[in-house]
Amino acid sequence: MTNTSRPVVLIAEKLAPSVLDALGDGVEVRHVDGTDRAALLEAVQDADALLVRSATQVNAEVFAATRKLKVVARAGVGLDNVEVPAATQNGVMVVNAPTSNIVSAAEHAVALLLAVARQIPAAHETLQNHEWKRSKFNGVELNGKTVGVVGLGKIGQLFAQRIAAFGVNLIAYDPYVSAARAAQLGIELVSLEELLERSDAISIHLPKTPETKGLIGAEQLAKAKRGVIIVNAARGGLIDEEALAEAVKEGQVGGAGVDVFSTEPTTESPLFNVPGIVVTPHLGASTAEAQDRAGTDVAKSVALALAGEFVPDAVNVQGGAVGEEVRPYLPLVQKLGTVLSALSPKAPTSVTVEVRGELSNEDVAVLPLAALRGVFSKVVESQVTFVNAPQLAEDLGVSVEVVKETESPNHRSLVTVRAVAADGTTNSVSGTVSGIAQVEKLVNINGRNFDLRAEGTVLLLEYPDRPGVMGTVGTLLGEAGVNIEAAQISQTGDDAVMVLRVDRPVDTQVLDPIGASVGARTVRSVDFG
Ligand SMILES: NC(=O)C1=CN([C@@H]2O[C@H](COP(=O)(O)OP(=O)(O)OC[C@H]3O[C@@H](n4cnc5c(N)ncnc54)[C@H](O)[C@@H]3O)[C@@H](O)[C@H]2O)C=CC1
Ligand SMILES: O=C(O)C(=O)COP(=O)(O)O
Repeated sequence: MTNTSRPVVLIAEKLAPSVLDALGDGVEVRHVDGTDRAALLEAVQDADALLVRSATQVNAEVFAATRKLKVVARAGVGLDNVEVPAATQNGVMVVNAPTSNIVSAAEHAVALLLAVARQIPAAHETLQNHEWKRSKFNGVELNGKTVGVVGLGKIGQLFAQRIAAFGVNLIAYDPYVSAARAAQLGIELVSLEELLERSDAISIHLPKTPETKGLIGAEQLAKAKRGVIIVNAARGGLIDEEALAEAVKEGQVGGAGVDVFSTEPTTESPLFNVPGIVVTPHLGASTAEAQDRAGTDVAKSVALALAGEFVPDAVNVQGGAVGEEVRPYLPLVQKLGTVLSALSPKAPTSVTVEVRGELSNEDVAVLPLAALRGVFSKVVESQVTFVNAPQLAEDLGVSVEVVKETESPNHRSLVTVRAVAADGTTNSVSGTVSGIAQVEKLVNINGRNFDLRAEGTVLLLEYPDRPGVMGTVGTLLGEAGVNIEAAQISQTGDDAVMVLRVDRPVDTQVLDPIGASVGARTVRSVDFG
């Protein structure tokens, strides 16, 4: 029997079996062929999470078809098949598995380079055809040669470390890497032009971006050292395929190893059937180890994302890494924001998150996102997530700031969220996370002290103080079948605020008459869920 209340995880490409174990029974797993557009658009409607590799194009059309999608997880590195801005606009988190397959990809680049240098596939083929043609295959040695790495990121560095064992000189082109870092790795940083002129072999390890697409075309190949070997195990389209095929045919390029193509999947390419070019069908990440890691890494991220928690591998969430000390405050601060949205349901003009005490020593850049999720909970119809909260704030003209104070007289750490409305009205709510059990507590609302667990449903009544109000409210709630779990009153002069934690949500048809019967100025209900 299908349990429809479990989140639906839609797997759109072949992933390692480990992904299912890592996802566990808490989710319903469905499968679709991500390259079958119609099937994908249909299946994604009910998905809470979508898992892909490189073959599924996740663009605005896909996001438009979703109803409750929270996360797109790319079980691998490159995100050129996922339209991240469209995901952000829809409040959908995008995660990848940035280190899962980097060793496999680097090893594949080494394998391609050696296969080209020693013409292994072509020689293999002759023997398959029962021909012994030793004299046809004369390779080149790597020892003493100059190898150029284009893109000295994670995979580029792993490739460089491995190929260094062959006794080569290493140079690299990467305008975003410091010369000091390169020197640490024993690599000389040079311009692309110089790399082309000096390299006997070049391996490309760039992401595909508007800047890198077509980086190497006919002009660049013409500038390269005659007989250079070129390897591309990064992305199709970084090198012009026609130009590369021509350059190999003419002998300007000595050979090429290519794992990735501008259109995939493909069975046609100018790079096929050219002597000297070795091709593989995007196999860089296709090892047992890389696939296991990619599967388990994204499964962990999906579980966190579905639980509404912060995900370290998310690529479209501001705020950076979240420390152990900060993590328990994320749900609390969202709740403080939810109280503010109950006190003043319209979007404020500014939100300030004030962090006091021990927590102020931590990186708390993520806390405003949590606050905004709560503050906007009644303002916008669409889901408010860590992903789209900053964009919503910008769209609604809400300024956001964080203030830190080391002093906190009454609590180890205290967070206050303050919202100023367009008419200048200010509301503030403070909370803390208390004890080893990490109990989330509301400790101050608009300057009045309380001490109440921030959970379930909380009712707030502001009324002229007089005897018997508590009794009346309790009786009327009781008649409506609502049980009071905790109650506190704060009095100042003739004024009082009553805060009640009750055992179920209370709708306005019940609440408004209760407020009227005690002459309450305001009656609010906050559901923490
Ligand atoms: N064949 C396969 O199966 C696999 C392919 N890949 C591809 O490899 C790419 C690189 O992966 P990582 O090394 O993990 O990424 P990374 O982000 O660690 O490194 C990319 C490097 O490229 C550099 N870069 C960016 N724009 C540049 C430009 N215009 N000119 C020169 N350098 C530039 C960056 O500064 C960075 O150092 C991925 O984006 C993916 O497309 C990744 C895994 C497997
Ligand atoms: O991780 C990457 O960027 C890759 O290119 C691997 O792609 P794949 O997951 O094998 O479709």
